[in-house]
Amino acid sequence: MDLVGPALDLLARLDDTALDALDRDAAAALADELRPVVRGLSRAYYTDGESLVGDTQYDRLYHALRAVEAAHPDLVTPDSPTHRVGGAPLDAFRKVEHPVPLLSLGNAFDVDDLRAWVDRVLKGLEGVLAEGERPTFVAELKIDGLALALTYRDGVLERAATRGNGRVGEDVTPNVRTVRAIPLRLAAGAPASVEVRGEAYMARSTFEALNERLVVAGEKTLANPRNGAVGSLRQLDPTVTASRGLAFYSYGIGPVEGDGVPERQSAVLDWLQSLGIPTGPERKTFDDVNALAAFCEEWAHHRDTLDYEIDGVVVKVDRLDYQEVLGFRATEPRWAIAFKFPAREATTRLLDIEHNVGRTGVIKPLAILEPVEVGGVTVSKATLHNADYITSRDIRVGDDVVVKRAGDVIPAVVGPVGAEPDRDRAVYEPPTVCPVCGKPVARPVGEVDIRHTEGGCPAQLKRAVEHFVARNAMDIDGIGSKGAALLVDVELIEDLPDLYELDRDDLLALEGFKEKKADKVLAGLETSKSRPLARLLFGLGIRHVGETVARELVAHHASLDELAAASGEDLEAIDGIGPIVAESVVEWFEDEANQATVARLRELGVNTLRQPGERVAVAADDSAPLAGKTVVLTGTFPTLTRPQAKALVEEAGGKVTGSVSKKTDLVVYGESAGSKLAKAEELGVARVDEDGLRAILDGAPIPGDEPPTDEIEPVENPVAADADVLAESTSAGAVGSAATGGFDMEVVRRDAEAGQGDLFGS
Ligand SMILES: NC(=O)c1ccc[n+]([C@@H]2O[C@H](COP(=O)([O-])OP(=O)(O)OC[C@H]3O[C@@H](n4cnc5c(N)ncnc54)[C@H](O)[C@@H]3O)[C@@H](O)[C@H]2O)c1
Repeated sequence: MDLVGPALDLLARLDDTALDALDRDAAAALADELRPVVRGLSRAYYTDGESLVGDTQYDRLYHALRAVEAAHPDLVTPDSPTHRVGGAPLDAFRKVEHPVPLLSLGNAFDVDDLRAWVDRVLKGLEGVLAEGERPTFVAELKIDGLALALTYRDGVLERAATRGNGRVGEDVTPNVRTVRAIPLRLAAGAPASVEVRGEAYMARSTFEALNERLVVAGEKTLANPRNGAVGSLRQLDPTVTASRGLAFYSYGIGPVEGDGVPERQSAVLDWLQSLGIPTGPERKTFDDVNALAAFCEEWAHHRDTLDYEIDGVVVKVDRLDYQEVLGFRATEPRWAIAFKFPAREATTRLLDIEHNVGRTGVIKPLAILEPVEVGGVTVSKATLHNADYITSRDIRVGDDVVVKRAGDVIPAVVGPVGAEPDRDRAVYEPPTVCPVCGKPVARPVGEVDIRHTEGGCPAQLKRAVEHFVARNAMDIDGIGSKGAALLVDVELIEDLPDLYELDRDDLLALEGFKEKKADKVLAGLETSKSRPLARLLFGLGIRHVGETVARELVAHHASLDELAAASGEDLEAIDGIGPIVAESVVEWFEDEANQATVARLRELGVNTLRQPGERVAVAADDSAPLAGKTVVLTGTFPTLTRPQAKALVEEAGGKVTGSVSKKTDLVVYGESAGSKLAKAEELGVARVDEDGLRAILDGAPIPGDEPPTDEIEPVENPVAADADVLAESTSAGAVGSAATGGFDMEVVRRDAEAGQGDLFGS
């Protein structure tokens, strides 16, 4: 039965449905529609580890059913999925009855839900709490894997079972014995018998490596680490489980025989740890609700810093006797709640595959999607990476696909949802000509991308201009992607140096250009002529020459001419420059058209020399711009992804940490920067936005670190042009300007360049 179609259809309709206002007949009809869909999605999720829709999408359907049932209790059926936990155990495994059921958790989707839960806890403990007593809560990360119950008798692992439907699970002992993280024997001091509960999961790095192996072997890849964990544990052959490198962490205990069990959840975890069982490292106790809420929100933003997937924070009442007082409702304890993060995957329809031309002539496939909300952002376009990616996942136009948007990473299509091997939709055919200019394109041997075999594509030129004027390159204000496209379309620009021959009349003739803007562009062009050489080199858009490589090349070559004269061997002698980069640079300078470009730029007054004092130090030595500095990143940056920003800081000798304290030297903020920026202000820590960071990388001092003015020698200050950028960007309230509305296009565009610059990990 197709579940995804009806699920997406229901989701679209739920938008307009006020659930509590439905009359009984409408409610009954809706419940009849929702029930099989929720049941089917839940079966796929628990039994096969397969998410046919995103968690948020599932939660909306589930909660709609719950709301309908709450409004009309007579509609509740005994088999309603709202009254069940997990999925039925598979017949392939021996069934295990859990002596004490493994339950589900209630959800809090925001801080208000969390506070409401805390209020319910306080109410439930009325008469138990002493006068003025605040209960302590322990917050633990909610790792996304699958629940296991491990029974140790006399300290020896006797049995391992999955949660199953909560009451009956599957015996997976032979498989679990192969998981190194799970001890076969507990340390001294173990009680006569204890049931250890926890989550088996697959680390992100293990998952990525496994998928790479599966691609090489021509096998189906796994959708996500959770899918990897479920699939690996429920193998009939334990040697397969053994090869999968699963991990485990415990979050609690079931029945115990014997003494020594502590009286608090936090102490139970310490105790388990002392017995040799791994427990979650990031847990913390709180008696202040604001601090608890801040912890939950903090992790929602930091989940990408971990090597495992978390989908929330579980908050529990710390004292076990209080837990007992609070007890359970239906399928969940009253003493715990899961603060859920927005899901990062959603299912939607792939409407079309378009192709984007990048500045180096790469043609990237781009998914056009039925708009869908993923983690609070509407995504209508997503990257499909390259032809191999599409083919290996057999993604076809018309499929229902999973879209992933993780942290700062570009939205990507993960693959088609469900197994539909017989579908008759057309198989993807990579283009043989450029979709913009019609010139031939081909895939060079040994490369994954399709690219232009000859230059002269207007789309490529637009991207080249856009890249050249970008703030991390020549930083020419007022042009941007729209301006670049206009200038190419009206044929004012056929090559980069043409930019410097634009006059006021040319610009005024362009749509949207008034005098003020034209003058700004002309002033920006003039200023850009004296940019540091590394920026020009990066701006030229040579394949594989990202910002870092450009700085390294300039560190060893004092001018573009010197660089042009360098052989591949000379270049490879530079630390960090490999044969691919060296060959790309040599090839670029050998090309006559490029030589003409360089010559013209020089004639037009653009600096092609390394400037005295130009900050080119790449190795994180003491002279690196951020050597020894502790930097905190917060918010969304206009052009950099979080990993890119981190890489830049680290290359400049800085260390990136997660929270702001007096020891922090610099906070780099973007849009929607929250409490960290406020804290930095409070502590008087230096703050800059992305432009400010770039200025520092170019050699400007960290605000507050400036030497007294009389110590600055003009010659030693090569980035005078950036000083105003820095001043502007550090003024109060100047926050990055990337609008969320433009998000999907903007990030996709960045991806089109991915793999061509060092920052993107090529
Ligand atoms: N995408 C889909 O199609 C689909 C289908 C079904 C369920 N789901 C998702 O699953 C959720 C419900 O599933 P559930 O009942 O398995 O999980 P839950 O969200 O109710 O949480 C309970 C589980 O959390 C895990 N857990 C991780 N860390 C923990 C900790 N520190 N303390 C206690 N438990 C911890 C345990 O495995 C436990 O069994 C839904 O909210 C939904 O998002 C998705």
